[in-house]
Amino acid sequence: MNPLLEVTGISKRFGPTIALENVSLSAHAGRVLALIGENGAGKSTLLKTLSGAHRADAGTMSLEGRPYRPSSPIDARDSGVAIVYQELTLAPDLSVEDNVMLGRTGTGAGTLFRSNQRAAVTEALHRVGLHHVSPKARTGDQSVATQQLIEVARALISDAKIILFDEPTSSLPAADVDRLFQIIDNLRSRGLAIIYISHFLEEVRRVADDYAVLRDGNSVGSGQLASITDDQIISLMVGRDVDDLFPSVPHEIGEVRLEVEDLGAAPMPKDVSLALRRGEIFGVAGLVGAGRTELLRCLFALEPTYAGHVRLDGRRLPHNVRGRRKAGFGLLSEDRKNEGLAQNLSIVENLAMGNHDRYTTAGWINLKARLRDAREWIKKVEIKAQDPGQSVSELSGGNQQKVAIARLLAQDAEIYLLDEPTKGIDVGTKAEIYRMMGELAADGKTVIFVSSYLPELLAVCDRVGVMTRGRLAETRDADQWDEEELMVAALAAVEER
Ligand SMILES: Nc1ncnc2c1ncn2[C@@H]1O[C@H](COP(=O)(O)OP(=O)(O)OP(=O)(O)O)[C@@H](O)[C@H]1O
Repeated sequence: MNPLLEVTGISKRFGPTIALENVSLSAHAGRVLALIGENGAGKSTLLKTLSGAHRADAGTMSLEGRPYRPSSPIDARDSGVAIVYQELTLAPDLSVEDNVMLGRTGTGAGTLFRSNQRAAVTEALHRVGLHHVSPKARTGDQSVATQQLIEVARALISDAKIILFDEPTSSLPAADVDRLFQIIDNLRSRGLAIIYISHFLEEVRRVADDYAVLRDGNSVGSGQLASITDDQIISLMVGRDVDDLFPSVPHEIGEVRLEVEDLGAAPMPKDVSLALRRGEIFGVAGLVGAGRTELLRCLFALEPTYAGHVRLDGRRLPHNVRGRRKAGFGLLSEDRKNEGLAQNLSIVENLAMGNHDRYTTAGWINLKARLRDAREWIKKVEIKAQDPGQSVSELSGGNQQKVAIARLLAQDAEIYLLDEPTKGIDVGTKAEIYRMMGELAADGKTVIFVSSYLPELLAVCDRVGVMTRGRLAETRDADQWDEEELMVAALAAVEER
């Protein structure tokens, strides 16, 4: 069968960075193609080129056998190629209907008459399972998952033949991930082609038929998923065998260091008590909205609490961020775009932030030391960048996350509060982060590890607790849980409602 979309020899540079080099791939009607690769391999750049946000420097594309060279995202959409980003691009204050119709109100063959518009929007919403969402509702009031499906509805109303998904599940609760997969199954059975970026091989196996692997901007392999093993995919991505996806570093658990007593904040957490030990990695599972992020933010004193105390080594800590920092608390925020990193500053400047004392003597900044340390971190966590002076905004999503992690590790804390540290990170680097967490524990640090990816919680943590509706419902040693039990525990209180 002829491919619906064919890409041949595409190259794209950003200044000195070669993001794509001679990349070829094809997408077929009625099939889902998974686009796989390490952080910075060029996946998003390729999707942006297909969707008209970037212009390729070289190479050709064809859609249904005809030359395809979109001049803008709207042009691409008019040709039948739509993209759904991980970060939502809808206008929150507009109605659902206005967002679905965005960019389609001009004149031309695809224009819908106003009178037909409502019916068409309603039909598109139904096709993505949003029967309960009114076209007149305010978009910003909808959940992240619903907004993502509104983006899919927007693609459908413009008669998309191909929908591109850039890591669509990274901000979704598990139940919504399932729903998204069903919608994708449905789109495939209606003959659309889907291209899907994911860092989760389990997801790729569930949702995709074919794969294409990029490494350092080059196509290094493609074919049907049924004919390749996970290990083979990983070696294609990384360029070598990765023996252990969950490396564990032996660490000894010592005396109680962090004590949390009946911590309460509005609306959450509620009555959380904890005693964590030196050298312990404590995992926190739970659904999105269960209060895990709020717990970490209260422990770091970023949010006001109405009850409870936090003690470190028996000493009660004041409830303010400075005090927590001074006591040795370090937080990796889940929201790295708004809270984690200064997007327009360089990697060096971001890494030095929070460590000013180390580089300042009598008001002078030791630029040499700053640069030397930055180089070391870039190497250690394998940040893919042109040089340490490059602006963080120019890095791929996963590499930005690595800068945020390196900055926290550089702070040399005692209590590490990590909120989804591996979100958007490729499998090889995930393994490296698990190893570093193990090393922190071996060094006597205490780590709280919030994650929605259960395999990593079970493999890396000493104990895992489950949060439901703001409460820490149940805690067990990690080897006393399996994934299903964790899911059941996370869902239990929700079903009680
Ligand atoms: N606007 C830009 N300016 C400069 N360099 C860029 C820009 N956009 C991307 N790059 C570079 O192009 C390369 C590929 O980035 P891209 O975002 O496509 O990677 P990716 O495979 O999607 O990574 P991730 O899994 O981390 O999202 C990276 O080296 C990145 O730093």
